[in-house]
Amino acid sequence: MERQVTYSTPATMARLLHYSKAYYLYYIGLLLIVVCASFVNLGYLEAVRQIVSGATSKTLQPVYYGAVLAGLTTGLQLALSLLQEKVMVKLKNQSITSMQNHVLNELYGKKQEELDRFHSSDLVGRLLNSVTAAQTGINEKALTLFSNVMQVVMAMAYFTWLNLPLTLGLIGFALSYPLLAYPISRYLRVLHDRHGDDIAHRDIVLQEAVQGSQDVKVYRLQGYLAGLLGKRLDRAFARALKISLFERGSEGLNRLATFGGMIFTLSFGGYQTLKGDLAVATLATFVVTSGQLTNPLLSIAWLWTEMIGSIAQANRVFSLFDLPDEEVKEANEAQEANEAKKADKRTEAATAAPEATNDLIDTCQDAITLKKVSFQYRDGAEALKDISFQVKKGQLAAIVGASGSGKSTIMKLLLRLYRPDRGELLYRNEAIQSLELDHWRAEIGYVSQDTVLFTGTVRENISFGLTSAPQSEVETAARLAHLHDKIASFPQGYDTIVGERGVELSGGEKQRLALARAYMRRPNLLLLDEPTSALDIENEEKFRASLLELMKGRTTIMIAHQLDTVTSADLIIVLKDGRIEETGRHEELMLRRGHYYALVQSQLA
Ligand SMILES: Nc1ncnc2c1ncn2[C@@H]1O[C@H](COP(=O)(O)OP(=O)(O)OP(=O)(O)O)[C@@H](O)[C@H]1O
Repeated sequence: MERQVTYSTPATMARLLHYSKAYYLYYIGLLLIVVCASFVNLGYLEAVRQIVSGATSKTLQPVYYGAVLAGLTTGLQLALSLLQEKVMVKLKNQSITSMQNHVLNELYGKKQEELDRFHSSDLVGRLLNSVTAAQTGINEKALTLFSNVMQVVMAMAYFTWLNLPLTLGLIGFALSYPLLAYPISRYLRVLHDRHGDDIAHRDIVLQEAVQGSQDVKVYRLQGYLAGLLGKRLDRAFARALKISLFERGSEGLNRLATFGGMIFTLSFGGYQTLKGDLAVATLATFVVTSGQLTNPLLSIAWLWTEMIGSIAQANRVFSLFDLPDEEVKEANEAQEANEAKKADKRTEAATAAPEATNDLIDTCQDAITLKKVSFQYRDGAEALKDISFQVKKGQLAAIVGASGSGKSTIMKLLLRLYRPDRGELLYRNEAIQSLELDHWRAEIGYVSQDTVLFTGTVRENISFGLTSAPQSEVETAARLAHLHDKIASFPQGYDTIVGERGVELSGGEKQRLALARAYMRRPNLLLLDEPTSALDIENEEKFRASLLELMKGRTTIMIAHQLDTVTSADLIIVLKDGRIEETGRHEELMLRRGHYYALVQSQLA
């Protein structure tokens, strides 16, 4: 699993702030509320002073005045805190949802080979937990931090007005805490980063345990999984314990500073009172309310250690943003390659007779052409070597070969999930890398081995993003896929909810639904990945009938394991160990008695 890049704390903070600038009106509102609340808070301090001074001078008026002031302060504080909560909840909801959408869109734009390095549960964890923690950090914790700073400023001004030496002493004690806690907070940042990885490792086991629950039952893997989970939990627990101990240690230092400040106020203040330099009421105000200065000062340091946790989570999100993008650079490079190729062609045509090329390849305008394509997965062996073939408009090409021979890899290159290391993939004589990615994918109808049903209605699953498609079109697509009667038999018809939380469709029905989806988009190209491998005879017949309908006038490239499905193909490409072993039609290949013949024989046996 991927270990993330660690950015410095200020750099991550700056990015979080930059990202959050869209919510500046909320922040301004919250800051105003916090400033008002800090000012209003002074009411308590003054109320205490008035009451004690009334008590010591035996006059009632300051006592009444103090009581009214305390009541008013409480009312105003409550109103301000309700307002703050309301704005904060709105901010939290909007910022978390928007950041999650942003992360998802970022992920869709990243190179597939980069995404392959993450476990899906790690990505989901970053999307759900890390985004929430990062946003909570920047919204709630940063605001509380600011609120504390404001309280410190206000209380400092008030206490300085009452007595400067006592105030300075109090501040000195309070500041000793952040100074002592600083090295702890640096170490905590490292621990939080590692704990994030621990949690991701734990979630991977949990996700696989849930996803593979049937296999777990059948193979009685409960004990094995419990052991594995236990190990991951132990590691996460050990680190969490370390974090807690350091945080509690940090709290201990906090208490030491608070207690020291209290002793100082009593002893130095008492001494000044004895000397007659300090009124009893002022000393009492200091003793009772010094927390209004020291507590926020101490929580600033404490909150900072908490913010470190959020920053570590933000780091996990930003390291996804910084993965290489798939489109822009590739498009530019390929564009240049195309231009260069066109220029070369013009020169060739003007000067010399064309060189002999692979006899499969011509310059047919509507063809898909692969020219000497090679590809190697990161950390893997070369999966494709010098692959060349051409599929003309309207033709059906079938890719066959043993498991691991490279069939799916060709599909992935055609879908532009990966780019070839060498060679070219051309569509209408243009490198597909040079085409706008969205336009290229809009040309394609893709049916994969596993059709995913998204939780939603059947209609939504067929129209699949084409939200304005009329019902008649959805129905036509469903009829083509031989699904209409089945859907009509559901009490809710096309409004039936399917997917994990609704009606389950059989494997064959899902495959046909994928054909209906492809039909809705009227693609020029069909890419099919082993669509009939999991179907029973009835479903396979329906699937083939639907497919024949869908293929009319379209260029189709299909991966096939069952060789009886490819007998009518215009071109069969036989792969072996990443190379093309043979190409031709079924009859030719059978006569040649080569690798294809051997594959057919092995299936008949
Ligand atoms: N993401 C990946 N990372 C590294 N190697 C990979 C990856 N995907 C596939 N391979 C390797 O590339 C080679 C070709 O795999 P590919 O999936 O294209 O074969 P295939 O013919 O489609 O196999 P199957 O019929 O079993 O699906 C195999 O050796 C495989 O192990």
